[in-house]
Amino acid sequence: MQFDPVEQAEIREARLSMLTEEQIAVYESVTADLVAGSGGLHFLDAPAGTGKTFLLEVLLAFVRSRGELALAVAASGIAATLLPGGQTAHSTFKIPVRLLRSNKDVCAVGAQSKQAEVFRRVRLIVWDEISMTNRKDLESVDRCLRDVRKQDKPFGGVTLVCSGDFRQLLPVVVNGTRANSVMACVCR
Ligand SMILES: Nc1ncnc2c1ncn2[C@@H]1O[C@H](COP(=O)(O)OP(=O)(O)OP(=O)(O)O)[C@@H](O)[C@H]1O
Repeated sequence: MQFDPVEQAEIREARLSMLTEEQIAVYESVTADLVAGSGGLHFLDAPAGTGKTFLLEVLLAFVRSRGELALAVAASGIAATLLPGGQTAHSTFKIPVRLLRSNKDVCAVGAQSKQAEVFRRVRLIVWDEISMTNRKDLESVDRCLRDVRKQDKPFGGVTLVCSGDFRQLLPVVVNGTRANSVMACVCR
């Protein structure tokens, strides 16, 4: 999906003036990594309605206003629709759909594919509903990005912002107990 940098700059400026102090602190930390090109992992854990999605939208607009590529993903289709250009993580990263995940699962992205080219260009990934994401899926994406981008750094050196609320839903584990869901979480 193409975004008009001028329009994105307008969105960024309009929203920037509305950010709370806490949102500004996160915005500054993430954009510092983006400007430095240093990668970086950021984790946003806050209760429902505190403005996580609002902040993700500003971060996406920041990158897109620079004419650069930012991907927005979420664990569910519904949450993905709330992010501009959002898609499910499974669709974007071609994460294998399995009932039993393994440490060796790989994303179905060929080195010469269009998606691999997107992964080589991407500067920012925002991943919403991270509390519902199975950690093995996140690990598959980490392996895929390191491989495609030929950089042995977390997520191949892409700046990643995970956002979620562990007071809400945890990953679904088929026939699993609550303990299994907790074990499947990105954060235990
Ligand atoms: N700084 C802000 N200025 C104005 N409105 C804001 C700001 N931050 C958030 N909002 C508004 O507050 C409401 C809730 O914000 P948002 O949906 O981003 O929360 P959330 O933390 O993502 O919630 P959930 O965890 O349920 O997805 C939205 O209507 C959003 O537009």
